[in-house]
Amino acid sequence: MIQYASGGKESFEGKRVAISGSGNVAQYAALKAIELGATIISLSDSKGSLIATDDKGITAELVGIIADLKVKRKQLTELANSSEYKNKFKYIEGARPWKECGKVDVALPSATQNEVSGDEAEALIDAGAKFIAEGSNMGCTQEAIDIFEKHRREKKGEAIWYAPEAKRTSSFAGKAANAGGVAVSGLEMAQNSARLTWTSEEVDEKLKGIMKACFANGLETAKEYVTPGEGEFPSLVAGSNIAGFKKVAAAMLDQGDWW
Ligand SMILES: NC(=O)C1=CN([C@@H]2O[C@H](COP(=O)(O)OP(=O)(O)OC[C@H]3O[C@@H](n4cnc5c(N)ncnc54)[C@H](OP(=O)(O)O)[C@@H]3O)[C@@H](O)[C@H]2O)C=CC1
Ligand SMILES: O=C(O)CCC(=O)C(=O)O
Repeated sequence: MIQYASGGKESFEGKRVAISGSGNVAQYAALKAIELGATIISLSDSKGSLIATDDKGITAELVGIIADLKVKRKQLTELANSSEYKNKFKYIEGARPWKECGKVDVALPSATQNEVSGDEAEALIDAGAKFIAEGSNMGCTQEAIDIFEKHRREKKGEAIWYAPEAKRTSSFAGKAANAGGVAVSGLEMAQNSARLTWTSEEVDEKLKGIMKACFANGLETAKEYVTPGEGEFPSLVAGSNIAGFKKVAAAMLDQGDWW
């Protein structure tokens, strides 16, 4: 998505990435973004948000410490109150990160449903966010989606890119963001059925292929069905929904489940 929107000039390298949540999805989103060269500027939980105050951001080591906390069902407040960490981050009780994280390039809602409101969508745009990709299921409210889509139509090549999560139409691997988890479940099922064992590197490589195909499918379907205005990015919301619908309809037809 970043490469396509920037004509191949940009990647995650050097991007400031705001993430909500600190569970499974948020932790692995953070580790992957760090691996790709990004700086993580926030994580959160149901009690509040941890905001990085230096250029290093939330490191892989800290994500590991948070993972240990979460296994013990502890809150980020433990970290925020510890003598070792309390001066390294800003902890904001009861807040989600979107209005608190300062300049941001990429936002990855990864906690729970309806976790980006219309106001927060505006705040993300004002803070410079160009890419929003949902890890959580139905992370953005309809008001937020409408704001991102309006921005896409009005700002054309300068617009924000919003990639919806995968299951808004219960599709498998047909949509632009979030499909990674269910795709890896598919890879696990394939290994089990064929009595195969792939290394994590092999799984990651296969996953990359699936995610690229998934993005290309949403993008090409958007171009095919919804003619964008002059200079406008195609709508990944429309493309992904239509591609998802087509995939499910084709599977039903193949199974004779059609009336
Ligand atoms: N993309 C994918 O492949 C997958 C997506 N998902 C979806 O992603 C989301 C997160 O899943 P996962 O990481 O597995 O879940 P976890 O339970 O591991 O983590 C959820 C995180 O979100 C926080 N949270 C939960 N409810 C709220 C709330 N109301 N307000 C603020 N923070 C909240 C939790 O805080 P606390 O620690 O305080 O409880 C926790 O940090 C869900 O929507 C899930 O359905 C899940 C699996 C795969
Ligand atoms: O584990 C999976 O198959 C995907 C899970 C998922 O995306 C979810 O629980 O929302």
